Amino acid sequence: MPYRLILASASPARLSTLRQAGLSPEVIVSGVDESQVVAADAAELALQLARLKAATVADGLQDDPAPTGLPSMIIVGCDSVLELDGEAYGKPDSAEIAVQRWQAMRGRTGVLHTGHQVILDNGRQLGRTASTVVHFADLSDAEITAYVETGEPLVVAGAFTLDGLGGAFVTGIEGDPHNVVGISLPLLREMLLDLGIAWRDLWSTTR
Ligand SMILES: Nc1nc2c(ncn2[C@@H]2O[C@H](COP(=O)(O)OP(=O)(O)OP(=O)(O)O)[C@@H](O)[C@H]2O)c(=O)[nH]1
Repeated sequence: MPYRLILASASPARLSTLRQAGLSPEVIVSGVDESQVVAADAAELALQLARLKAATVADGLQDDPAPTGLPSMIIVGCDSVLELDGEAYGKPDSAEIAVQRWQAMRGRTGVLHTGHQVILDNGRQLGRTASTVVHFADLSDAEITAYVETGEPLVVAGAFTLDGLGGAFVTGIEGDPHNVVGISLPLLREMLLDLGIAWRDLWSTTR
């Protein structure tokens, strides 16, 4: 059953993660103002933002519901935040803030939460958050300065990457690694299964 899979995200890491897993998503960026959303905790914030992104893209498509009730289109929205000391952190707003974040993170442990919202064109939808514990190396001030100067911390949630320059600064994780990069493949598989869609049916036939 060929599905139209839409990734409601500008994240290059989410797109490459899905492609490496054999999927061929279209990208439609939601462009939502993330500052408008507040939530009780970091995990809920990530989920609410994922929901807003997926719903915004779904509204823009406004396709008629699948007449047979069987879905033909799958929209996936995600949002990632780092929880540290009970606070939720997205992308740092400046290099100075990125330095402050790392001075607080180094040698400590945070939780990277990624909210996932899946909306089908037959009206069904599911939202869940995956959380991965992340242990950070005890960076020196010079390392923090050098890392922030690369610019990488400024464009990623939590001011770090697992699969980029930041990889040297993550000493370990507990949970799904892809969730840290921005989209949890095992969680997405489970959500689609619960929505009646088999993961293998999303593998691109043009592999
Ligand atoms: N490559 C990589 N990217 C990461 C990592 N951690 C977080 N990110 C990225 O940081 C960004 C988090 O910001 P979000 O607001 O969730 O997503 P975005 O990139 O702004 O894109 P939208 O979904 O359109 O809002 C995403 O692009 C994540 O893929 C990581 O370990 N590796």
